[in-house]
Amino acid sequence: MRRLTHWYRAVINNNLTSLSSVRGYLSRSYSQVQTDFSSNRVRRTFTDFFHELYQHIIVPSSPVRPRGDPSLLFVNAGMNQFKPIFLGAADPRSEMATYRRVVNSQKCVRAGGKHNDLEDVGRDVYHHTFFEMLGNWSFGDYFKEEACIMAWRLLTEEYRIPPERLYVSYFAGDATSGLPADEETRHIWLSLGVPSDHLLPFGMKDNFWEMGEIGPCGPCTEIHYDHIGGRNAASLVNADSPDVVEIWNLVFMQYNREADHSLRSLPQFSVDTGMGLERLVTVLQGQRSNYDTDLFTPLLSAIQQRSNCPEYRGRTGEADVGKVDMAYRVVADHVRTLSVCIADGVYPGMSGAELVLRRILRRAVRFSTEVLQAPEGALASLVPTVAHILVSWAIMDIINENEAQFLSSLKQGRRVIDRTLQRLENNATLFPVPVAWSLHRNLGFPLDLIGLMLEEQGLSVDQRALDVLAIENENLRCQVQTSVGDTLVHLDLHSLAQLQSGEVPHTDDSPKYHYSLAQDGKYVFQPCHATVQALYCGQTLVSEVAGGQRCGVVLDRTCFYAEQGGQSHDQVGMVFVFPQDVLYPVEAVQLAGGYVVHQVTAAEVLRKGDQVQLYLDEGSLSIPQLQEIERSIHNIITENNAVYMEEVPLARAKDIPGLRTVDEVYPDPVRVVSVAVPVADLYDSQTDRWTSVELCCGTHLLTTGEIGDLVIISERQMVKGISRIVAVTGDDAREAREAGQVLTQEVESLSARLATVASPSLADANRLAKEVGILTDAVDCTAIPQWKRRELQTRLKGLQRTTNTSIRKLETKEVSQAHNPIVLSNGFSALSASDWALTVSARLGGNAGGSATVAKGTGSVANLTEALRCAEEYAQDKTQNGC
Ligand SMILES: Nc1ncnc2c1ncn2[C@@H]1O[C@H](COP(=O)(O)OP(=O)(O)OP(=O)(O)O)[C@@H](O)[C@H]1O
Repeated sequence: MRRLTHWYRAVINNNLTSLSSVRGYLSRSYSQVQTDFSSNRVRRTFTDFFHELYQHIIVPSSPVRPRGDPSLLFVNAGMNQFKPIFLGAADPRSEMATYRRVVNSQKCVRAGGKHNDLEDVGRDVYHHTFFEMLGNWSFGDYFKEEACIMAWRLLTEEYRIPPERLYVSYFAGDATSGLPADEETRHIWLSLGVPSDHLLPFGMKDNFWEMGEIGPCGPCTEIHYDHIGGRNAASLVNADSPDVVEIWNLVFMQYNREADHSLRSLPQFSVDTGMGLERLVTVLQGQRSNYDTDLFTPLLSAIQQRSNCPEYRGRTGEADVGKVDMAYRVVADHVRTLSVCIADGVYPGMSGAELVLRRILRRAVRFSTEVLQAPEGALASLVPTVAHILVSWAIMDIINENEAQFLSSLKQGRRVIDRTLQRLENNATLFPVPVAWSLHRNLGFPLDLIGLMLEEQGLSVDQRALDVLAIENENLRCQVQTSVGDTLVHLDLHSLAQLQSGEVPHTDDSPKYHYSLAQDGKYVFQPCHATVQALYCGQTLVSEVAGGQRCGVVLDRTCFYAEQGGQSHDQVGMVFVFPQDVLYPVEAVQLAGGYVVHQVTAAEVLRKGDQVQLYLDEGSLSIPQLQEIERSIHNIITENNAVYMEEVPLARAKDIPGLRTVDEVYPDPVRVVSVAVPVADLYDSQTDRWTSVELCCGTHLLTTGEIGDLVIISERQMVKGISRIVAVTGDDAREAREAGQVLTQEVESLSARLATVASPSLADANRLAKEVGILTDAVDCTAIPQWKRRELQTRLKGLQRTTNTSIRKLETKEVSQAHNPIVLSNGFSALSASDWALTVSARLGGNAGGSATVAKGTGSVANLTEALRCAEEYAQDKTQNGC
């Protein structure tokens, strides 16, 4: 992917050069920069520096959609993909487990969750929702001294940044946590020549990095750059000044934050650094704003050509009258984020990362059409400029479709705002909260966008009241969504080290492939016998767990598929059974450091050494049963029955036949709630009654018709024969139905595509498998009718198996071809694709890699004819002279 990124950036930059000459847009200093530090060269210099001088392995950027990390909406730092290493959870069979020194440029999105810079985007000139983070890592290899030396050498010698413009912060210590100041780092910087008045101590907030509530952490040291120079700017460090900006953060992981909040020394120390490419390019191209570098100027120019407003002038704050320049920045930033996210499989949608992307799209549409006066379609038309080689009509279609959907809401909302404004007093400064909330809730306006639109009119809205409404709304959502991710049992690195030192063998998960296709088209899975090797509560190894306790179970072998390789873990219906037939429904299956962890809530005491049998259970509610439940509830809604409520003496209430009670002390008199049948009629056991009657002091609807609609969105077997279902009603039910339809269409179009690719290449098969994985995630996580989810999951599982099988076959074929080179008709061996690509790319100043049969290369395509000629020459030479 990184190669692809280089390649498309190379193409973009070539286009820019021609654009600049035709339109005379770019200034002289830019062409000067092209020969000095183009963004491409800056990125390349970084990776080459660590790779060539310090033997770091170059690792490609991971996609912005995090896999297997429910704590993240988007990848927001270079370290995300290496988290398993920091947690000691890397699969020992994986390449990752061998990493000691690594360098990369990671695509990051900070627009939601813990890291959210959305508010700053457009207002300032150095925060983006999407940016690239350059980073180098040491996993138990070098530490503070080497990391500082490398960073200083790169900045001052390779990039030739004047040292006097740099300021360095270090950890000042924290008495409450019992942490001393990081004097070691201070001395290292002094020895490198950083003057003491450029070395600044800061506390926990700025200079102590933590992965989360628990996990690896440690002091950090940050490098800041003064854009002005010729002064001492120490007081502006960490002061939100656009003139003195943090460029690089070096984190030294030496502690682990334990569950009791104490700090424990890590078994091995690591280094994790991150430097924003956009900010570095700004420094190196002698600019003050990221938007004035070659990463943005062509995009701003493209925006101007499509809009009806003066060119971008880089103004901020009060000087930016009409917020035109801010709109330019927002649109440029957001279209980059949209393009990258969509290319990585995050589409605008209704929850989680998808919802964030939808919000970003809507902000961009609003600024593009209302402030920049650009026509409909302008936004998507910028995509080719963002990433020429990734031009995808699919991306443009999605943006266009979302834009069309939102434009009518935008117009409607604009009318609502205008009408409300007319009704407000002349000197009013507050916009009514209910109207703002209805814009958000009913027309899909992001709350921050409403704030911005009102700000332009000199008004504001009670943000706290809106936040309260949003939280209430979110809580409601959460209640109906079973969030497995929040409750997972994670193996931390201490637990893993403990397992390894206790010589518990890694889980044999080969039985996961023991399945066959029966004649009725259903998959048949073989049951698997296993022994409990280890048990976890939270992160603590225990020898037994009591009934009702949630725990992690490590077995010697398993037939359950753990989340990996683009496929999510097997879903509900996986069950452990004791010989005594006690069921342990498995809620999630995860892979950590070669161990498969089954998350279960123990039905009875479970002990290390217990024998269990595992099988994929088909015993939950069937799809027709789920549909039947929904149908009978719809009938009740349609009948619009009255709901009767009456207080009656407790003893009398107990005479009601079929009354539902729970194990609770009820007051006397007690409140009886009955649907459709008046309370007085309930005592008659002859009444043919089938509706609900219960003791309840809660508030209720007065008629069943007010429910409007109902969709069951999840269902879980609690014990054999009893399932718990969760449903949504009203508008949420309608949305769930719509989301179900959209996902069905996507699954259908994907299976149609799979069916049409007769003999896919390995790359095709991998891509399709990835798409199946992404779609599976969406089907698992989106609120849709549960029966539909089950249908789609079954179809996707079939698709996943098809793609996995073809990948396995193609890989085997590739390996055998690599060992038995094809013999050409002239008697010579076939060319190695990777050698061929390397030769051509080297001539074009790029790099290449791949296998004997498939390879990809990068390079500057200044002269495509020359590139083709070089490729042909090589081939001719090889076939004429033999390989
Ligand atoms: N939103 C962003 N846009 C562009 N670059 C960023 C952004 N956030 C961080 N960076 C870059 O990534 C580097 C490492 O990230 P880190 O999390 O340490 O930044 P940060 O402390 O959040 O930065 P800031 O305080 O300036 O927002 C920063 O030094 C900066 O160069």
